[in-house]
Amino acid sequence: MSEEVIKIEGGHRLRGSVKISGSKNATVALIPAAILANGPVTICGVPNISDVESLSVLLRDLGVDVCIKESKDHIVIDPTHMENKPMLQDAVQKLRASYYFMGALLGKYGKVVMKMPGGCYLGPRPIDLHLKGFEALGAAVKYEHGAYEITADKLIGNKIFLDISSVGATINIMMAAVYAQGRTIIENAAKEPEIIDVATLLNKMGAKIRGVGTNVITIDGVDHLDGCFHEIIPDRIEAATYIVLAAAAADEMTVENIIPAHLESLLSKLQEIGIDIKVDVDKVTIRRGDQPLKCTDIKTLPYPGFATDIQQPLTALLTQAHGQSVITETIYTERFKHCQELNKMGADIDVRIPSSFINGPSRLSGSVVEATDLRCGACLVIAGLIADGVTEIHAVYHIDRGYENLDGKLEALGAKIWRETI
Ligand SMILES: CC(=O)N[C@H]1[C@@H](OP(=O)(O)OP(=O)(O)OC[C@H]2O[C@@H](n3ccc(=O)[nH]c3=O)[C@H](O)[C@@H]2O)O[C@H](CO)[C@@H](O)[C@@H]1O
Ligand SMILES: C=C(OP(=O)(O)O)C(=O)O
Repeated sequence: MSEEVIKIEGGHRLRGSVKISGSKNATVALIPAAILANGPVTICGVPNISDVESLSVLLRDLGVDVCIKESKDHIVIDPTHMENKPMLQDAVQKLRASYYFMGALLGKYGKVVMKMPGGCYLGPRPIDLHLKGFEALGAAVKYEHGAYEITADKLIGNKIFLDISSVGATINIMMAAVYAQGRTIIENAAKEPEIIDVATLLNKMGAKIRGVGTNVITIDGVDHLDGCFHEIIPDRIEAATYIVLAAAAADEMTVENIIPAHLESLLSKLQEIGIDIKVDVDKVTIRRGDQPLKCTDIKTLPYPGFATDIQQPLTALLTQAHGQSVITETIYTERFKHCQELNKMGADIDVRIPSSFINGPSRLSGSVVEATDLRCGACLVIAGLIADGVTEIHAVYHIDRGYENLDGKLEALGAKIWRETI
C-alpha cells in the first residue's frame, strides 16, 4: 500500500517570521460546544487540520449545517436542524476530542451514544473523570457492545471534585452543565488557556460560567443559548514548536500571533539553556547566539507548568545541549516513543520511565523514522532540520492532525521539505 511521507534535507539555516494558527486544542472543543446553541455559531481562526475535518464529518452526520468559508479559517456551525443519534464510529476514533460530543449532546438532549475516542496513544488515557462528572449531574452511564450510552431525564447541578485536573473532563463537565438545573461547581478544575476559550464562547452564547483559569469553576444552568461570533486563541503548542525549532535551526526567527503569557514556562527554560529571546506583545524573536547550549532538567505539569505537549519537540533541541538533560513526564508517563526515533538518527537518549536522559551534544543524521504520535512528529521535523542528509518521516497523518500548513510555513522560512508518496 502506498504511503505519503515527509522528507527534509537538513542543514539549511532558517530565517524570517512565521504566523501561528488558531489553537487546535481550543478549536476541537469549540466546535462540539457550538451545537449547544439554538442558532448559528461563527468561529474564526479555525486551523486547517485533519481534526477539524473529522469533527465536520461528525457534525454533518448529526444533521448540523457546517459551512467552511472560502478563507478556510471561518466556520459557521448551525445546529438548528440537528438530530441526536449514535456518533459515527470511524470519525470518533480518528481524534481525541470527539469525546466533547459526550458533554455537548448530554447537555443538549440528555442522551449520547458513542465509542471510546481516538487521538495520540500516550499510554492509557481513561475518561473515568468525565463519566463520574456526568453521573454527579444525574446521568446514567452504560458501557455495552463497545460503546457508552449516557442518559439523563434531567441534569441537576452538583459539586464535582476532579481527582486529577483533567483538561478534557473540565471542558466536558462544563458543557454538560450549561443547561443543568441549578449550580455546578467543578473543584480542582484544569486551568489551561483552551478551557478559558471554551467558557468564553459558551458565555457569549448566554451561559453563566465563572472562575475559568482558576481551579474552581462555577456554572449556573440556563434555559437557552444563542448563536454568536468567536475568535479562537492562537495555538500555544504550535507556537512552542516553532520557537523550539527556531532555537535549533535558525540564526534569528520571529514567531508571530502568539500570547507570550501562555508560553512562560517554555521561554524561561530556553533562556536558561542559552537562547536569546525578545518578547513583544504578540510575538517573540529567537536568536541562537554563538554560545553552546546548556543542558537542563524539566518536569511536565498541568498549566501553567511545563506542557507535556512541548516536551517531545524540546527533546530534539536538547540533543544539541552540552551534558545530560533530564525530562520527567508526570502527565503521560509513557510519552517517550520519540526518543527511540531520535536515537535512530544518532541521539543518545536513555528512557527510564517516567524520565528521559538526553546526553548531548549529538550529531544527527538523516534517517527513516516514524511519527508515532503528533508531537513525536513535530520532534522529528525539528531533528530533520538539523540533521546531516535527508530524513524521511512516516505516519505523517499524525502531524496533519495538529499542524496547519507545516510544509508551507517551513518552506517560507528556508527549509527544504517536501512530501512523496512511496
Ligand atoms: C484535545 C486536547 O485538548 N488534548 C490535550 C488534553 O488531553 P486530555 O484532555 O485527554 O488530557 P487530560 O488533561 O484529561 O489528562 C491529564 C491526565 O489525567 C488522566 N485522566 C484524564 C481524564 C480521566 O478521566 N481520567 C484520567 O486519569 C490522563 O490519563 C492524564 O494522565 O490535555 C493534555 C494534557 O495537557 C494534552 O496533552 C492534550 O494535547
Ligand atoms: C496529545 C495531543 O492531542 P490529542 O489529545 O488530540 O491526542 C496533542 O495535541 O499533543
